[in-house]
Amino acid sequence: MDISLLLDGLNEKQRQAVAAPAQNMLVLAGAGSGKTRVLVHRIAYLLQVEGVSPYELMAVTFTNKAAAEMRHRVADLVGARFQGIWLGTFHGLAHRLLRAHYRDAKLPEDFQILDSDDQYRLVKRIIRGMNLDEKQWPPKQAMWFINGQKDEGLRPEHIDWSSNPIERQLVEIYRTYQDACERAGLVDFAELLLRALELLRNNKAILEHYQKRFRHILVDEFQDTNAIQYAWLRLLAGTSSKVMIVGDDDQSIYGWRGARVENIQNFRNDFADVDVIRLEQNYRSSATILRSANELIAHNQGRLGKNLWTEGADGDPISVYAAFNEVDEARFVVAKIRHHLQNGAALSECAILYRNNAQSRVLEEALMQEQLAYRIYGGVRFFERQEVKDALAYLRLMNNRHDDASFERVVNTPTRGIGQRTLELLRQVARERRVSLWNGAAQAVSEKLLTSRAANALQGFIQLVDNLAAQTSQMELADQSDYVIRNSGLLAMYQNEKGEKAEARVENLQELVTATRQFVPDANSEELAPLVAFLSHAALEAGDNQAEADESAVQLMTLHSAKGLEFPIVFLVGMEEGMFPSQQSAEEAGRLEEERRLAYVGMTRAMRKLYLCHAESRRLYGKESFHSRSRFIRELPQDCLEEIRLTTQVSQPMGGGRFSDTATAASFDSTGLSLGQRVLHPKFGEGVILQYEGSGAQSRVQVQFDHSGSKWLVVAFARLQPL
Ligand SMILES: Nc1ncnc2c1ncn2[C@@H]1O[C@H](COP(=O)(O)OP(=O)(O)OP(=O)(O)O)[C@@H](O)[C@H]1O
Ligand SMILES: [Mg+2]
Repeated sequence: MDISLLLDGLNEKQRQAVAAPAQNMLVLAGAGSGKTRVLVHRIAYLLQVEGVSPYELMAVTFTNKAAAEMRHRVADLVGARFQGIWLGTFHGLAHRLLRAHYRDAKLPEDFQILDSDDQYRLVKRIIRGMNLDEKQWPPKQAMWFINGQKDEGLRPEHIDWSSNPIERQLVEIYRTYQDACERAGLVDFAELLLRALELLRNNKAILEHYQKRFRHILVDEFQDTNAIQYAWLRLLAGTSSKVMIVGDDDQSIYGWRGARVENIQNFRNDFADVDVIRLEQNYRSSATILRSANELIAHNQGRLGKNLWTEGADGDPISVYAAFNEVDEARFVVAKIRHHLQNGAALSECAILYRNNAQSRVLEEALMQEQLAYRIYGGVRFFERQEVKDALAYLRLMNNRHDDASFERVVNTPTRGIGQRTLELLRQVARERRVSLWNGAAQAVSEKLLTSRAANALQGFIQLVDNLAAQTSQMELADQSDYVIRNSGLLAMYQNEKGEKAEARVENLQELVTATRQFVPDANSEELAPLVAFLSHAALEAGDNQAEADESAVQLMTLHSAKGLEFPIVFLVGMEEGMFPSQQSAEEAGRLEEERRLAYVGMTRAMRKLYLCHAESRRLYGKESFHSRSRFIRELPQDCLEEIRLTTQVSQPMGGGRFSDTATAASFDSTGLSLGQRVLHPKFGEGVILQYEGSGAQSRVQVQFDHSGSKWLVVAFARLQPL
């Protein structure tokens, strides 16, 4: 094949990296400068030009999605010739090694992978089995301890606990857990990496085989590797493999999970004769977007430093929209997507990025209402999330005791001592008598078909559901769901868990209450009881509307999962102090810088058009809060930004058409105020009116104050003086 095809679409620096002789290389470059492209072309070059066999190549990326994408791109360049390459995530490749050498890794042939939910349950059982108090030794913490040790490459016998009795106990839990995994042939995620490392360390023959085999190892997104992944790489590379790593210290966003950006520096010291290549031309974003992102990240200290430029045109300014609240924000996003569709954009060219998974719900609903297909990456749709389904199951059961699926889902959630055997018996009773599980349970209890322990537990459950139904029958839907989440034990159960995932679950439960509060039945379900209407709404949403794999759809994802991707049109939502940067990170310099890198990652996903949205009030996790606009917006060059304001007066809050791109001076009847007018407020000083909504005593205005930010004020109370 023609080499020029491999090198044509590359600049001088990129070509140098792609066509370099066999050597260790570090490609250190900012977002959108073609790092991944270089990596892909390098693979193709090695295969096509250097005659390296696919069998001699290993390529590592960060997510399964990125791996699939890379495989696709290599295939585009070299066709079927790439088959046989070891290409995947660190976890995926470690798994492959362990499967190939299960005996030497001392694993049974059919070893199973324990996902983090399974791992949690096992750790919990271990703690109970050791007769420890779960309150004192929360399983989630023990699990984090175990995984943290494994990530550092440590087994129980390596840990020095002599000065710390708490650690001593945790090490004991780790040891017991490890024994249980060994006996059952189970491997958790952290174990995959550690086990594979030990396999190579302890088996000289295997190690030498792979060291010889992999003449080239290539790693994308290197800034997010952790200690054990780095150790793995060093071992596997040995002294003869050539390693190419590509990365960007400004995009290191997994420090909270043990990633070590210092690995970039370590690489230069630990590997021989590393050639450092810097790419500085950005091909992804408009000059405006790029300049803004550069200026944002310049606020961080201690960067390796780089200078990104583009030949591209300035393009559109970055639009900043100050939403009234999160619903308004979602409506704005959807309206803008519609606008871009009308101008010829495809749905899949639009991406909405947010800080936390729980933020997706309002966006999902707005998209759904407008019947725009969407897809969520790296997360489960709101109404399909485990904890949300748990809560819905209680509500369903209260509404209909004979809903067997819901019964099964929560009869032992939270755990109340109803085991598989009891459940099996109930199923049998229900089957034979052709009754629901609920009735079967009641009958089994009254006919004493169960052990007294199981009967008591079941009786307790039946009473719980009856009580929840009775106690909430007069309540409004939102209070009802709030009551159920609290009193079913679900909230407490998730609160007692530790870790990111558990926190997210608690947040999602609270978010469910918000969803019920905002719920307005559509015309088809107006007649129904609110609970029933809501439950069907949730069921429909869960089942439908997620775009088919090949259907064009708006892309929704967290900023973390957007790493490495690019989209023509990007919306960053929730750009508020306290949301992004999050409250905790704003107080700690190190974490704040990681948040800023995350914002940098988000902005640099955009090719043509970037929107930054923030809401002045936001109802999230069940409570309403007021936030000022994120410092990350304030840190951008103001001449690259354009504020979006409304023109029209509407009487319905949140009605369509509230916004448009320019402010005009339409006057509001009776208030004497008009859009664009300058006003004086006794406390906030001078400002200009941006938006107006409502009427009469309800009317409110949004004022951008010169020195106090923008605020929504009720006209009747605000004592605004026209200037
Ligand atoms: N020399 C080039 N000519 C034209 N387009 C290019 C060139 N190099 C890269 N691109 C394009 O620029 C975009 C960004 O490239 P790529 O995704 O490889 O960047 P990256 O450095 O990996 O970004 P990130 O840091 O976000 O992972 C892609 O659309 C890519 O095809
Ligand atoms: Mg990349």
